[in-house]
Amino acid sequence: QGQKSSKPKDDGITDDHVLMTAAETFGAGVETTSTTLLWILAYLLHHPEVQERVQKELDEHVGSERTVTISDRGQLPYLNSVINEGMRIRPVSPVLIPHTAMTNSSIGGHIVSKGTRVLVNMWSIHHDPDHWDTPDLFKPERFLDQHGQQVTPSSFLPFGAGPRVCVGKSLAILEVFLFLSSLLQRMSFRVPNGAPLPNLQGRLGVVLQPLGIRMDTSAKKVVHEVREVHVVMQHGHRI
Ligand code: HEM
Repeated sequence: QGQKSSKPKDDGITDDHVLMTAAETFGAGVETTSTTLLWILAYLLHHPEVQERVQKELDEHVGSERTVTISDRGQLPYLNSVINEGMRIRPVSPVLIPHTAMTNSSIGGHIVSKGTRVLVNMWSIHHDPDHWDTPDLFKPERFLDQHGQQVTPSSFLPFGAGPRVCVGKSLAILEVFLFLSSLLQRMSFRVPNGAPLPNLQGRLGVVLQPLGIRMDTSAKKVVHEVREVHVVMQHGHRI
């Protein structure tokens, strides 16, 4: 901080660089990952049959005696497809970080001169009917081939692409996988009696967030007692 921080050390890196890099990592890494999870849970409340199929896959390949690990990912194609479909249908960054053309270039026949500010519309890429069948429907199986193996269409770009692709991509994929699989291994989620299904329209702030989710969770494997947890999520705040 202060005067000392702006003085470069031998390698040219100042304390400000270190501070801002740490702050950016948290800023870009926390809200994105947690909101992605919220969207997936919102869609699972709308599609209990999808939740059951994920739990069946987890039961078959992991069971309930041990925790899910990263090495289980390859055995859980349907779960991975649910994550992908959640990120496709509700990308937390529907418009990517602004970029600037470094050279004179063109996109789809349109001239883009050096210095032009370019905004990539990820929402439209993820909802383009030329690339996605019924793009407004939540269909995890679109990420599976006829043998149940995972496929990744080229127009699926939740982390952007190219030199400025999300630097946290690999970490984020593992985080969402571990959180979602661990939750669904132990718990089921449903809308509380009489409560409405979550609104799927969302609100665009720093990221695209669900408007509010009311859900009940219950232990999936009931051994001695049913422990119910009532969770209300409003505008990203968990109560
Ligand atoms: C599901 C979670 C996440 C999603 C959907 C996501 C998505 C994105 C997107 C779309 C971009 C912009 C790419 C572009 O403009 O071309 C981006 C950039 C970035 N992300 Fe993520 N991100 C996630 C998690 C994370 C995590 C966990 C971290 C760090 C630990 C992180 C750090 C960053 C940084 C630093 C940038 C700027 C990269 C640059 O401009 O070179 N993100 N992310």
